[in-house]
Amino acid sequence: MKIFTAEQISNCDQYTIKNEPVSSVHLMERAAEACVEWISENCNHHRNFVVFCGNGNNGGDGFAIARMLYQKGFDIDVFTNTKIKFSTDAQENFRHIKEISGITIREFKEVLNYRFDSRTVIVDALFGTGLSRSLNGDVKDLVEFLNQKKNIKISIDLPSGLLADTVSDSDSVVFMADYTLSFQFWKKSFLHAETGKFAGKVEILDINLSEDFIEETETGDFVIDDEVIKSIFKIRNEFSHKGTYGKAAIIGGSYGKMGAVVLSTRAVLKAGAGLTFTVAPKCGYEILQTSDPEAMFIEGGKDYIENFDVEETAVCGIGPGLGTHEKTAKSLLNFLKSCSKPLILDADALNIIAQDPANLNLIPVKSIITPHPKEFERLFGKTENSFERTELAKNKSRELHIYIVLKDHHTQIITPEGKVFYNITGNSGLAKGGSGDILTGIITSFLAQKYSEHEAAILAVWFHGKAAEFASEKHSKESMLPSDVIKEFGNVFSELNDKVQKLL
Ligand SMILES: NC(=O)C1=CN([C@@H]2O[C@H](COP(=O)(O)OP(=O)(O)OC[C@H]3O[C@@H](n4cnc5c(N)ncnc54)[C@H](O)[C@@H]3O)[C@@H](O)[C@H]2O)[C@@H](O)CC1
Ligand SMILES: [K+]
Repeated sequence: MKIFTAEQISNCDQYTIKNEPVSSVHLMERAAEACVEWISENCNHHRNFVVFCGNGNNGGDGFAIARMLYQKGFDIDVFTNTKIKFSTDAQENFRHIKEISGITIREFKEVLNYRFDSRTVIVDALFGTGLSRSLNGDVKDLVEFLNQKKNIKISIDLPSGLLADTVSDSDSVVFMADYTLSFQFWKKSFLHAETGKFAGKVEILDINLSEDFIEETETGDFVIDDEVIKSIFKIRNEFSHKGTYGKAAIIGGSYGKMGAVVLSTRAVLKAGAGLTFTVAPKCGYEILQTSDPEAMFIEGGKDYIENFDVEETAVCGIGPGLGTHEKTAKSLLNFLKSCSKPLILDADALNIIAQDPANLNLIPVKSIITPHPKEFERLFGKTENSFERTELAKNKSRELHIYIVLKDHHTQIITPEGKVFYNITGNSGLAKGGSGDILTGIITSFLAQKYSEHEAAILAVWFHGKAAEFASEKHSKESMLPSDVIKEFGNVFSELNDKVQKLL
């Protein structure tokens, strides 16, 4: 799914209005209907809603939602500011709601005397994509006041105070939503840590904006949705042999960090590679042969790796548990100098490279590197916030012609063309040592199976998150282990096969 800026979204609204054609107030009706349908389906314990409406079209949505919820039998109160001029469509919906005697309309300042029942849901329709600056004055006080309430909070389109495309000043006040019902598109600010925390759980509601506009309008930012995944995943060919699915090698491990290669190798195996090797120090021989008997062991040193050479045709994932021993570092850098095929570089491989900025140029083009924010910082330097980090990653991907998998809650895959793909699978159960080793294994496995670098990185990140979702259902986010995530790979493949299977 394409991610558009607030300006592009507004253009998309206007294009839809002109070309569908549909009146703008009717489009607002459609948006409100989508919200009301979601609320009716999902809200089983609450009958009272208090809706806060601004003066623009987001407020117009709020008035329409209030009216429709009332017609469905919910108890509704509305707060607004009648002293400021409404937009045309908000005015029209304000007029409708005034005619309903069962809905009381109050001024914002009356909120201080309002009795919030614990079962009342607060709906925020103050500002949406039209917000151009931080909240101030009365509306800022109102949002601060509402944020202190323990009630469930739903934002319409965007939490008020949040900008769609960028980070606000750190002292800005933003409505703290439990749920955000957003129209048609993911907004970039939902996907970054500093801003996404205000949106709670995001639901994207289809309001049938123009497909032609969406198709024709260029963007560099995407969300990895089902369509992206379906276009990448290939069903396993029945007329195949182990050679069809490639050779993969995990290179890593050192004394005390052998678990990382065990997990990484197991992930390669369970993600479907044809032949799997592990290059690890001798001290890991028994551990690896016992834990992952399907993989072949290649001795790369005694207590740490000194030799990175594996079969020419194997796809190499380097770094899990590798350590940064001086001799390991030296031989990794020598290996990089002589290597021209794309590699997957993670963890200590990145820490070794980060020791000297000149090493960055040794990374073979089209390689996939998988830094977490700290590793990214060591490699490329500090940034003010995660939006700037993504921009820096775009520059570096272009400059070095590599793929950067920037690991985060919404991991981003940044391509050498400067495109950014945001992942929306996964959960905080992955915030544990070992999760990254698994991801390296999956990417290595998919690349060995002849997915392109672009495809392997996107599919693997999505796949890893999906497996984590299955694992957390069984074990909880707290208790699930990276090895539980690997055990769910089979379920993820079943889901993938179901998605692309031609049904009779
Ligand atoms: N026809 C359309 O264009 C549709 C728009 N929709 C809704 O319309 C919203 C966008 O509406 P608008 O463009 O009217 O904008 P908003 O309703 O987000 O409000 C912006 C209004 O507030 C003012 N403003 C901006 N920042 C402010 C601040 N910090 N303090 C005080 N006032 C401020 C602006 O001058 C403008 O009048 C979307 O988020 C969505 O909810 C939906 O109804 C779908 C269809
Ligand atoms: K809002």
